[in-house]
Amino acid sequence: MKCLQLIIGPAGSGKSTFCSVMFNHFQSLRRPLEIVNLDPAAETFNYTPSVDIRDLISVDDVLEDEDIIMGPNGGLVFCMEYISQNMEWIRDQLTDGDDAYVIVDCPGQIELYSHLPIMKEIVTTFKSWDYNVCTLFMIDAHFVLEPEKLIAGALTALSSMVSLETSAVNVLTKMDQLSRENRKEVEDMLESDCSQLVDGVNDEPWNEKHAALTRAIATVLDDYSMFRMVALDNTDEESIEDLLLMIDTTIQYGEDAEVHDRIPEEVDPEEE
Ligand SMILES: Nc1nc2c(ncn2[C@@H]2O[C@H](COP(=O)(O)OP(=O)(O)OP(=O)(O)O)[C@@H](O)[C@H]2O)c(=O)[nH]1
Repeated sequence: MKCLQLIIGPAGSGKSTFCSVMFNHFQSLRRPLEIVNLDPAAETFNYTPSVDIRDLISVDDVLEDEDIIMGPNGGLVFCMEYISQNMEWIRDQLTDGDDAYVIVDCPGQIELYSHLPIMKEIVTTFKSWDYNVCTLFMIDAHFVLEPEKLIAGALTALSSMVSLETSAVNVLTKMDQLSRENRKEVEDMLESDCSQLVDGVNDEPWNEKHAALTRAIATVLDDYSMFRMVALDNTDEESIEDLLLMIDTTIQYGEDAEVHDRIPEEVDPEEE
């Protein structure tokens, strides 16, 4: 089965770091993996890509071109449109075998997923080559410690999910940076449902309608088992393996896949 992880999420959420963690993990298992850098504005990353889109087109190329007058955001959209029209360039560099496992490191600009058709077109092309696509939406774990931020992050992830129409897993990154107390909060959050979480939102009379809207959104998230959220500790091999298993299950069973939320036990340095 050909698998493809599409790594998306806001700037700085940990997409490239996640790809380098996967690169090292697959290497340690001697398991073949191809990583595609699909970000034409990428500066540096710590993995060796099998395909680097900057060899085809980069935002710098576009900004330096005197015939194209665009700012950085327009330049990125221009590049992504060019890529979506030249997908064969990517395919020519992939092994494209029956067991190919590909990870695609994407740009962070949310408009590419929420209301422009470009990423959907790119995904459709990968699907037409028989790749089973799972979108991984990276969310910085620091941003889900407050109900309002959780809802904001979830809505952004949801809009990408709805527009891309693939299996999806939302990954909480940077777990290793959280204090013990905050890790526990995230753990509780993953174990409870969203409606319970937003019970604490401010519902002073002046804010009553906003609180009601927040609760309604939380109910929607709870009602759709398609909305999966998992915490990943990059420093823990078991956590990485659990996520890979979840991705495989999600690809195979889609909406019916069982969710295995898991936060690795923190090791007490004194017990080591
Ligand atoms: N400690 C820790 N740092 C992380 C983790 N993930 C990302 N970071 C750090 O967060 C910063 C941003 O990470 P990136 O992987 O570059 O984020 P990105 O989403 O690829 O960012 P853009 O390319 O700008 O869209 C870097 O300084 C990373 O080292 C993590 O799991 N743990």
